[in-house]
Amino acid sequence: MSDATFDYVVIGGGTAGSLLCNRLSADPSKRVLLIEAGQQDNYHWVHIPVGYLYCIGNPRTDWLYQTEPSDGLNGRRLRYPRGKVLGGCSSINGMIYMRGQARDYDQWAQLTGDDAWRWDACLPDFKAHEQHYKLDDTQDPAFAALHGHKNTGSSGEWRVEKQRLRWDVLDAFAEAAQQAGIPATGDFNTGNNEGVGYFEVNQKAGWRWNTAKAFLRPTCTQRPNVTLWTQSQVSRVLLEAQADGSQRCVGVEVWREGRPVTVRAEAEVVLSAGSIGSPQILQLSGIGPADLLQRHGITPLVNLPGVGANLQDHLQIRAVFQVQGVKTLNTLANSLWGKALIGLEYALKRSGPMSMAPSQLGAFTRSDPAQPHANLEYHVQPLSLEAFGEPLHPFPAFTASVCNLNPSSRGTVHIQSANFRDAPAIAPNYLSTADDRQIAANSLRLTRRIVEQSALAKYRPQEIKPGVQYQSDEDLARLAGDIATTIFHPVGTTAMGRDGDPMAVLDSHLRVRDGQGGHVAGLRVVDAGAMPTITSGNTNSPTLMMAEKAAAWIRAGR
Ligand SMILES: Cc1cc2nc3c(=O)[nH]c(=O)nc-3n(C[C@H](O)[C@H](O)[C@H](O)COP(=O)(O)OP(=O)(O)OC[C@H]3O[C@@H](n4cnc5c(N)ncnc54)[C@H](O)[C@@H]3O)c2cc1C
Repeated sequence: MSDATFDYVVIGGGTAGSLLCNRLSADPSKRVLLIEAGQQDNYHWVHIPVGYLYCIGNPRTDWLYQTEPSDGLNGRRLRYPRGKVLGGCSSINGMIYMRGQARDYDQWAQLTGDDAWRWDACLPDFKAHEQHYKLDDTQDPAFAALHGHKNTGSSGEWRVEKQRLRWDVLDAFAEAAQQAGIPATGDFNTGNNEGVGYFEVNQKAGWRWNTAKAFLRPTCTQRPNVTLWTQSQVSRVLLEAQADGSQRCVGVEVWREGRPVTVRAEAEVVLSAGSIGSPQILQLSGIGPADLLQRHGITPLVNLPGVGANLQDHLQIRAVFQVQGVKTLNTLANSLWGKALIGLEYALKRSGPMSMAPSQLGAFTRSDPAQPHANLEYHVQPLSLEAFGEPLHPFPAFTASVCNLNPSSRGTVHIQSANFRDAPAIAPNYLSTADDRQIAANSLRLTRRIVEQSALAKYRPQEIKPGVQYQSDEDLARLAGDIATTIFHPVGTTAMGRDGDPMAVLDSHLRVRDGQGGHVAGLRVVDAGAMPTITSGNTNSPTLMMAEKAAAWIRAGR
């Protein structure tokens, strides 16, 4: 017996789930239920940009996961934040707007055998919801063609703005990067993001712009056909064997106010619980690697070895440089006077460090000239600390964090018990390939080369981490393991792929495969986990693009 019936049930009110709820409920004849485990996003630190510092590691907004110890990180575990709040990770993330590189999507088309994933076919889905500040007053036809909403301006829901502050030390880094051969760029979102410049951000007038504001309020909340359940955790999806032996997903079991409730979905269940939550729910439901499920006493209904495999993430290697004669956040935020000024600037102008995305300056470049594409991303910050959650250093410094955009290391997300309340084991296996270790060493060398340029000389940068005494490839790769951490981009754990690929969890329309050449009717996964390979950049807006595409397929029943 079910407690309620809907047409669509969307699990997870995060990045993908918020957009899907909006698009699926645009048809007033369809009843849509959106289920979110976290609370509403009515928490001040979600909205003040610098609040990510207080949302990460906070049970109000974070699932508080940790990774398994990683050999590549010299045995360290990492905190692994995931948004547990309406808006999901878009409520706690770094707000950087980044599409990635055209070749990422062309590769997806190749891996899935479906041209719908080519860059030129994805561009309309990026544009469908983008609202770019550069198109507010002017109509630059070339820019509008790349960024405009259906080429008639920029009227989507996903606001993209210029940052509201700059720093001398970051301007000097940008100039040094150019002296080291990285060209300046004013737009990272053309399909080729090689270059250095300030990132654009998902903010509106100095406030964070998360997907709950963009896609749920006010549109969805005013639609009578939308039901939103927060603080409700899905424990499993429900499968029913059909007369022909195939499986159909007919609903979900969800825990509300301490008791299980069964909900029926007449059309589809869409899993958008993210790259950790979605494989966990599939495994708990009997969909995943048969041996893993059996180990935890779960009857395998669909043997899909790829569920929870193929975990990819960007590992940021955080080199720190002490500087002299220039302002950084360390010195400002470490004095009472400085803190007061910061507060005042935000209160009066919605600018200054409280409006700050964690990383302001970005660069995309190659770890060595033989690389065919930009394979590194820099996030440069006018601050430094020992680790996230710890205080800023007491001396002026900047951090030049660099990550390998296309790592070959692969990890896993596996349940540790049949209890849905137990966190899964997250093992990213960072730096587990020779290639990734070599790129780590080369990227630290490149960081040094940029910092040695004359544009930064006036601030006398001095390498604090990893330390100039380390020079060999082996030392640098090992030290990278000491100073690196996640940049929060797990993807790939429910990857789409071609027919016949035994590790493909989804077909190219994101329908869950049945392990026998068909698919489980009524069940898709639409979130960052569906990416077969990680994009060459930050992963939030690519996830929205995927959700935009999937919504059209779901509505068309394709
Ligand atoms: C700290 C941080 C910084 C980042 N910075 C950036 C950045 O600057 N730019 C960028 O592009 N990307 C960034 N990212 C990555 C980006 O935000 C994510 O890739 C993207 O939000 C993933 O979207 P999603 O829909 O897959 O998952 P999520 O947004 O994580 O949504 C999943 C939702 O499902 C809910 N859920 C999970 N399990 C259940 C369950 N069992 N029942 C009910 N609900 C459930 C979760 O609570 C969550 O709300 C960052 C991420 C983090 C964490």
